[in-house]
Amino acid sequence: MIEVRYRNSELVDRQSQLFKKLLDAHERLIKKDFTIWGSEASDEAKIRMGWIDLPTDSRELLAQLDALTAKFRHLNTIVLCGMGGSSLGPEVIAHTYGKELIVLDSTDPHYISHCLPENLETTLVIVGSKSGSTIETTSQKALFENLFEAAGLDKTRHMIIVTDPDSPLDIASRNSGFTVVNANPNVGGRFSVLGAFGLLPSAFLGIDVSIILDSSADTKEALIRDPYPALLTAYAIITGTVQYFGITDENSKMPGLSDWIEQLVAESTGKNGVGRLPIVTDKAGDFLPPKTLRVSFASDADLVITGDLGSQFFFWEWVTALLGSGLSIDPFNQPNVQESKLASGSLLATWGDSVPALNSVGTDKSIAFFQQADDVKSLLSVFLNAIAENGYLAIMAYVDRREDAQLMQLRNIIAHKTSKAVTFGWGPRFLHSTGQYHKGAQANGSFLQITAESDVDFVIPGKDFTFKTLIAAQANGDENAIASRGLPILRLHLLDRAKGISELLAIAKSL
Ligand SMILES: O=P(O)(O)OC[C@H]1O[C@H](O)[C@H](O)[C@@H](O)[C@@H]1O
Repeated sequence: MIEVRYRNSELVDRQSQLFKKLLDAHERLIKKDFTIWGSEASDEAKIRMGWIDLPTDSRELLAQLDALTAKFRHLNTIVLCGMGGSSLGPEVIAHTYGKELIVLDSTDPHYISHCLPENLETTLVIVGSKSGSTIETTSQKALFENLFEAAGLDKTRHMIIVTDPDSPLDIASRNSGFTVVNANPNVGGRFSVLGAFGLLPSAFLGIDVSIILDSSADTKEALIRDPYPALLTAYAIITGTVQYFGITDENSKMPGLSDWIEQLVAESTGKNGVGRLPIVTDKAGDFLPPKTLRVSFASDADLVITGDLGSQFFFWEWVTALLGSGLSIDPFNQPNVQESKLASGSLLATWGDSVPALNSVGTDKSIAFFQQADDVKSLLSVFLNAIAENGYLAIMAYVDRREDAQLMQLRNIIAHKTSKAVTFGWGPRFLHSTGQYHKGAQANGSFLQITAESDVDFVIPGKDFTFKTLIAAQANGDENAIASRGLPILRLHLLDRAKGISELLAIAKSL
């Protein structure tokens, strides 16, 4: 069950147009009225309302999950390949229940190398992709198919596919003899955690997913009886900030929930020049610009939302649908995610099988840069000083979120130095989360892109490029998409990852 405490609840005007609009959206949401978000949005909304019934509809999956986990019970190392909604949900479930799930949601060869279990004989790989055409996921699937074959193992006995019926992945996988579980096609990717995408990997970790479904169903019933907690949350996020809100997992015992919410809210609302950008911080007290609305699940904050994981999932999906109405945007599309995909696709077509020369303008110890400057410090200083008055900085790090994790310190350091909102994302993971927001919402972002050399690489079977080339094209493609909007972007390239990261942190501290 969910409880909401809002520090400024006395400011909530129940007679306001906004409050009435949210209440109206809530009542229509109960009836699955797909016209809530206007006529332009209704075609897509019509086929995206299935999430509302997942708390009960997904019970139908339970027998199938029992049968599958029994069939594959000899496999105890679980790898999940998937991006955005297809992996952020299962990842927070695994962390919350203290289970080990290897989440491959990157194309960085260093990160990939950590996701390849030593003992393939006892490994099960779950491939989750709603569309069945996401390049990261299809490439990861091809990599594992090849690895199982090379190890003399039957890949169809070590891999399970979750996808929409009739997606390219569904058709190809069934033709090759894989076990395929179809998801509900009337549920969008970021609203899918209570369906097969979230529940199947969790069931393989030995988690009793019926508990998650029960609490989400209870929360749905409670919201229907009393909409106030959801209305209050949506109202606070719309009126308590014009753009950013801080969010932290601290003390929640649900590590990764903020990342899941970041994707849900940023990708759903960040379009048409409006939106709300969740700034995920480690700790409730981490630096955010003064007066930023702070949200938490347990720590002291302006808006505290308590409740177990299943309740949080359903609650935030409901709130996001209300935010769409309150902000007058379509919460179910992601028009600008496609843009970066197309840009990287066309680079891959021209590059062939190798990354083009760096063409850097200069090098400062282990960091190469691409604009005229004496060194990285002066370049960074000028760049950060030029962040728009109420603007933000997005750090986009195309490196290894495990081995290079200390790079995340850059968020706090730069936030302190600049007093601006600073968000951190791992590439290409963030392209399926805040990536939509950066290109579609308020155009006041500045972008620090960090790429790196890689001394390992993996072939992508069936493609004429490798993962090293793919991640370079993704970074470059997104850089082009951002630059084409006239938004400031600074790229730094680490020639040596470990050294480059400590040099960069030291430079940021010295500013
Ligand atoms: O599950 P897939 O089709 O591979 O998509 C993965 C992700 O891609 C995009 O970013 C969508 O906007 C997300 O909602 C989705 O979760």
